[in-house]
Amino acid sequence: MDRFFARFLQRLRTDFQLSIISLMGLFGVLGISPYAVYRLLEGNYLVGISDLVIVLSTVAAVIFAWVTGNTTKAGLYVCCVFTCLATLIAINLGVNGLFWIYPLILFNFFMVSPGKASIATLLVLAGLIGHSLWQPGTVFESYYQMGSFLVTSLMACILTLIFAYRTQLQREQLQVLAIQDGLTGARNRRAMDTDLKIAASRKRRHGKPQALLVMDLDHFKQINDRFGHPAGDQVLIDFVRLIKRSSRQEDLLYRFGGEEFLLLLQDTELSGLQSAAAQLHQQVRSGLLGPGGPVTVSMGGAVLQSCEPWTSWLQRADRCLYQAKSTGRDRIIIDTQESQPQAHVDPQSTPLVASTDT
Ligand SMILES: Nc1nc2c(ncn2[C@@H]2O[C@H](COP(=O)(O)OP(=O)(O)OP(=O)(O)O)[C@@H](O)[C@H]2O)c(=O)[nH]1
Repeated sequence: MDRFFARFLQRLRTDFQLSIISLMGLFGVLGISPYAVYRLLEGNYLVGISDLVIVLSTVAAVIFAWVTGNTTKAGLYVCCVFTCLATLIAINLGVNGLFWIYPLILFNFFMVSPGKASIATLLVLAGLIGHSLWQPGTVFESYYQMGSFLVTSLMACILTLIFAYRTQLQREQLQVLAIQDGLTGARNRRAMDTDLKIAASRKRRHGKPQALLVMDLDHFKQINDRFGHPAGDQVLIDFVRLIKRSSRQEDLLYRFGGEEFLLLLQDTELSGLQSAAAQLHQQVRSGLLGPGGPVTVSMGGAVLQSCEPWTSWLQRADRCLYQAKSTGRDRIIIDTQESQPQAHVDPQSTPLVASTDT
């Protein structure tokens, strides 16, 4: 029970959209249910049933979001239902129903993207104004009241739109910062762990070959010691730029230590890894120039075995890198064990090493 509750809280904490939908669901049920009952008792069945549909739709959307994790669809659904029914209620109730349009405007900006929420608001306003022009006196008591409502609701919409755009932009920036290395722009250690786990699961589920290359700049400390930290930083930046330029667009580059990098090559077999490594190694040799001359790199690579945990895959590549370093640097060593379906992999086994002295 405790674990269930802890997971429940964890999901609420980490999934912003889910927590908003749940909160709105709670407000919807507590805030609108009494009105549904009141309207039904009063005999206003159109409004009563509309309120009831709103409450039931909210509950359904919250359950859908929790079960499937698809908060986008759930949000879009409640946005459509609320927008249509709130307009219908406002047309039926007149001024008393208009009060609900303001929270609806805010609500939609929480549920869907700022663009969609603006469209929903404009549709509500068009519906209400159109209806009151068609049948004067039904929604608004006077043109003055209609004008005031139009201006204030548009102001609420524009201000919320600005706020929503700012928040969305900041959230996107934070998401990038959370997975990016500040100096080089490569992905960071946290992203690497997540992506390697996903790569291992892609291999297990779909049999897609996965390869990785661990790279470590040679004698990097000397650059720092002789030319200073900023010069070392520049070499790291240049290295990342060069690797990104020379690898495929779908390959993902991570910085996971001071001068240690990892390239994840998805859908890549051993032969692909070998040729990519040889090409990148050559590019670094000819294209990476530090303040004291050319900078070289040592590389270790491995292809993911069937059913192998990602940690052991990384360890095998790391062992190859260690061998490349200890046998003289500026070289590539790739574990040539081919992936064998259902083969049991002993993480302690010594890799079959193919040294590609370039
Ligand atoms: N400029 C700079 N240096 C860094 C950064 N992070 C780590 N370092 C330095 O990287 C150096 C790594 O040194 P070592 O681990 O001895 O590696 P190395 O000198 O390249 O030697 P080998 O790897 O054995 O060839 C250390 O001097 C760290 O201070 C960074 O962000 N910027």
